[in-house]
Amino acid sequence: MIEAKQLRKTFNKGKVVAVDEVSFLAMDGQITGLLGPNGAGKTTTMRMLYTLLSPDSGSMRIDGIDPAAEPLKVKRALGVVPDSRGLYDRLTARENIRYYGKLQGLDEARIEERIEYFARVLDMGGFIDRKTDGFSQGQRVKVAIARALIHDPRTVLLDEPSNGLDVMTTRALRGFLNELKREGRCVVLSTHIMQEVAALCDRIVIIAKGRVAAQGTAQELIEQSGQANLEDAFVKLIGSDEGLLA
Ligand SMILES: Nc1ncnc2c1ncn2[C@@H]1O[C@H](COP(=O)(O)OP(=O)(O)OP(=O)(O)O)[C@@H](O)[C@H]1O
Repeated sequence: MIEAKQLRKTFNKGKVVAVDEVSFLAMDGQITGLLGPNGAGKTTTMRMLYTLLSPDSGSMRIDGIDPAAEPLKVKRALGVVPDSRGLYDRLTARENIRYYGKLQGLDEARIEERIEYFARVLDMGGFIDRKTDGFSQGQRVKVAIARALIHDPRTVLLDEPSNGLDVMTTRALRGFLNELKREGRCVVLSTHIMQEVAALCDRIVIIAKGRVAAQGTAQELIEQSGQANLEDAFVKLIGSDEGLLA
């Protein structure tokens, strides 16, 4: 479970307020979506959760652990698929994943077992032993996911996971995220695509201009906004449709 309380992050000596008093809960066994237009503060929020950035103020707990106090413990509890997929291009997909397994302290037998698992469920058999230089977006995302989840973390953060993916790969990714949910994991993803949250997310946290504009289930958001459907609810709640429509 993730608890974020009044997180705030500014840049450029306080001139850019990227995240302003953001609070939300993301539960185990659910997919929570951070939805907002470009520049809303989603990536900055995610980066604070996975300890790449420290908040100016506010607090968070991941399975009760404070990342500021115990960053290494949090890193072990989390699987992170960041916005830049950053693979080592001179290594094969398998070697990229194996390297992360070693960083997580897994033994070789366990690493190979996990790689075989991901090659099967993410359909990577055709390219697992190819160098990642020249990989398509979809292939890169699959390697990034396998790498992030090699140590079987309970909480999974994905920043814009379906960016650049075609329809078939997006569908496969959704199936995989639903499987993580069924296993009882806490899955949090950020996106600016409302169809994505409508199809996948149990709870939606709408972020606009660094603040939480609304949060709840799709049905609750529709009721809060007094609109007839989710799309109109989003537009009403953030006060604009700029950057939101895919
Ligand atoms: N390192 C930084 N230095 C200065 N400004 C930053 C930095 N990182 C983020 N920002 C600013 O903070 C705001 C929020 O950015 P962020 O990347 O969190 O948004 P986002 O919701 O993830 O957007 P997108 O959908 O475009 O990725 C933006 O105005 C951005 O320019």
